Amino acid sequence: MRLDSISIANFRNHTLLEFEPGHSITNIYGRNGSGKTSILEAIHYCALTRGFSGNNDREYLKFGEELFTIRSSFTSGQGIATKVSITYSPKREKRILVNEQELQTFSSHIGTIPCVTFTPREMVIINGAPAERRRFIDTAICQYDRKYLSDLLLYRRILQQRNALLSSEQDPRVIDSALDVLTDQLVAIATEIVLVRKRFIEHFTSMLGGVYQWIPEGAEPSILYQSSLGHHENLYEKDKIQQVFRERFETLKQQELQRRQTLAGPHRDDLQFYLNKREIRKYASQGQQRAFLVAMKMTLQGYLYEASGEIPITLLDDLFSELDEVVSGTMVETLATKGQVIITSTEKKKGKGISFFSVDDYKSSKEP
Ligand SMILES: Nc1ncnc2c1ncn2[C@@H]1O[C@H](COP(=O)(O)OP(=O)(O)OP(=O)(O)O)[C@@H](O)[C@H]1O
Repeated sequence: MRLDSISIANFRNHTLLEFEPGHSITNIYGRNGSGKTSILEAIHYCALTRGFSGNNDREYLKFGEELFTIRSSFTSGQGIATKVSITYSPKREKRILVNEQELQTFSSHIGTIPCVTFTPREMVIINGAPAERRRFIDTAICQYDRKYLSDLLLYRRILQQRNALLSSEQDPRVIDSALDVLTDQLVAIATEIVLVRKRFIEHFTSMLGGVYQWIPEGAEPSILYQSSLGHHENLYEKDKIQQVFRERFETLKQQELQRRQTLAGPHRDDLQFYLNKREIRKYASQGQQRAFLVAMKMTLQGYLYEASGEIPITLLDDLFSELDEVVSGTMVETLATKGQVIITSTEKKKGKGISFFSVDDYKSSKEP
């Protein structure tokens, strides 16, 4: 997939900006706060219907303005053009048009434009809360598996209903029978989600081992899917997973009624990352943790290509200031042989075949 052009208006600090990246590496450079990350955020919006920092739409609207717009065109590996147009105003909320057709559900667009980001703030995937790792795995799978995305949405709905029931003040007998029904529904969908995640991690980890070889360490990476089912890592049969889930909910029933929330399921699962069988969060250096994240993202690029047949667009936000030259140099070379890479930095990057875009020059050329 390739971004041909993007035009953004009233988006973060940009009043109006037009950007046409090259086909391989493009370096967006400019001073701190000039709006480099904002351009990547806008591209991410077009691919995944939201920015990558997890902010609300409203926070992307330029201060004092009423509406932001993003218009972009992409070309797939097979030459098919996709135009994405997004508008947001607090009054009318967000609207997304793909090839002039308004999307009824934003989720239907996920996967059309595969995209992988590398940003320093994503270190939280390694050392932050479990929700960050769940977000990583879910965003990855949703980009090539539509059923998984709809299962996730359905799971969230059932979970909300189940939590509402657990907190309700109804007659305990009414709660009890309704709980059985919701638990059955939850178990069925939770099993699907856990299975897809486990299969993803299994294949992803084997690919990660290959990618990891260029990191000058010779270390062996591994990832463990830590399920709230307990020690059943090697369980892959649907019936057995369902059975373990049911038993778990049976055991947890009194606790769930007391705490008024669902205490098992994929919404509580986590990933553990290891280097040479030692948990990264506890034992690896900052540099090793960063290199691990980079290797994971590079693996994801290859994984999404394999799964979707489309090379993802890669967005690198100022990562190099924090990586040593061997890792960052190899990474850009490797990624650029595979597709379009857009990198931000404060200094103009050195290297062959790079296209450049200076945010500062662009802005001063547009000022009256
Ligand atoms: N809603 C908004 N309206 C106007 N300006 C905003 C809004 N949100 C953020 N900004 C400002 O936009 C500017 C650009 O931010 P951005 O993160 O894109 O810069 P950057 O060039 O990537 O900076 P750095 O090199 O420091 O990472 C910042 O000064 C930020 O404070």
